[in-house]
Amino acid sequence: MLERAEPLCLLGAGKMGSALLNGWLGWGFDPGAVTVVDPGLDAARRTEFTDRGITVVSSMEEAGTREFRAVLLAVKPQMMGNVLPSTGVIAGPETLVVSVAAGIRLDMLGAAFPRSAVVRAMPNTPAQVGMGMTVAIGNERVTSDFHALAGALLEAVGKVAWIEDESLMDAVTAVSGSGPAYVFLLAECLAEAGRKAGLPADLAETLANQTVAGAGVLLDGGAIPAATLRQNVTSPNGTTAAALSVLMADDGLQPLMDRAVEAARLRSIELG
Ligand SMILES: NC(=O)C1=CN([C@@H]2O[C@H](COP(=O)(O)OP(=O)(O)OC[C@H]3O[C@@H](n4cnc5c(N)ncnc54)[C@H](OP(=O)(O)O)[C@@H]3O)[C@@H](O)[C@H]2O)C=CC1
Ligand SMILES: O=C(O)[C@@H]1CCC=N1
Repeated sequence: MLERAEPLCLLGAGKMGSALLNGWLGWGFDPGAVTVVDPGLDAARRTEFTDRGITVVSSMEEAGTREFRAVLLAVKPQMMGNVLPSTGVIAGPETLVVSVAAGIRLDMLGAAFPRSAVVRAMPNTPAQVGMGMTVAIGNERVTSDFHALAGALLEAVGKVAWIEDESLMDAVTAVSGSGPAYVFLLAECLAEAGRKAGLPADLAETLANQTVAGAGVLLDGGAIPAATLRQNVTSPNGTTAAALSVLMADDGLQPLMDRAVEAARLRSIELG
C-alpha cells in the first residue's frame, strides 16, 4: 500500500506527470516526500512546486543516489532513450517503477531497472479531474505488494484496469490514452457545424461543449450503455434520427473511427 510520506520521484512534470502528482497530493500524500526531476520547468512552474514543499531538481545527478519507493516516468517516449540509462541508480529492489510512456515496452523498462518492479501504464488526461482511465501491466517482479502500491498510485486519478497481455497496450493507447482528443475534436466539429448552421460562434461553442460534457456525465459509471443513451435521444422519425442516418451510414463515423484508432495503434507500435 501507499504510505503518505514514502519517497516518490516524478520524472517529467508535464501534462500527465502533473496530473498524477496532483492526484497523489489530493489523496493526502506528503509533498515533502516528492522529488520532481524536470530540466524544462520555467521559474513560475518551479515555484508552484517548491511553494507546496516539493523538491524540484533539473537532472538525475541532482536527484542523488537514494532509492525511492516509487518512480514515475512521464517523459516523452522519444526522451526515454536519454533518460533511462541515468535512472537505474534511484531504483532498488524495494522500488516500484511506473512508466506512462506510449509504446515503451516492459522488456525495455525491465532492462533499465533490473532490480526493481516495473509497471507499464497508459493513463489519460481526464486524470487531471480524477476521472482518468488507466490500463496497467506489471513485469515478473511485481509482487502483490507492488501491485497494491501501483494500484494506489494510479487509482488516485481515476479507474484502473489491469491486463496480462502486453500486446493489447497499443490498442489501449489508441482508445483511452488518445481517446480524449477524439472527443474534444467532436466538440470542435459540433461547434463548427453549429456556426455553419447560423449560430453565433460563442453560442455554438457553449452548446457543443456543454453537450459533450453532459453526455459524458450520463455515460459515467457505465450503468446505462452508450447505445441506450443514444436511443433515449432519438425520437422516431425525428431530428436525431435524421442526423444519425448520416453518422451511422456505411461511410459514417464508424469507419472513420476505425481508421483513426488503427493509425494511433500503429504509431504506438512505432514509438516502441
Ligand atoms: N498527454 C497525454 O494525454 C498522455 C501522455 N502519456 C505519456 O506521458 C508522457 C508525457 O507526456 P505529456 O505529459 O503529454 O508530455 P509533456 O511534454 O507535457 O511532459 C513531459 C515533461 O518531461 C520533461 N522532460 C524532458 N526531458 C526530461 C528529462 N530528461 N528528465 C525529466 N523530465 C524531462 C519535459 O520538459 P520540456 O517540456 O522542457 O521538454 C516536460 O515537462 C509521454 O511518454 C506520453 O506518451 C500517456 C498517456 C496520455
Ligand atoms: O499522443 C500521444 O502519443 C500520447 C499517448 C496517449 C496520449 N497522448
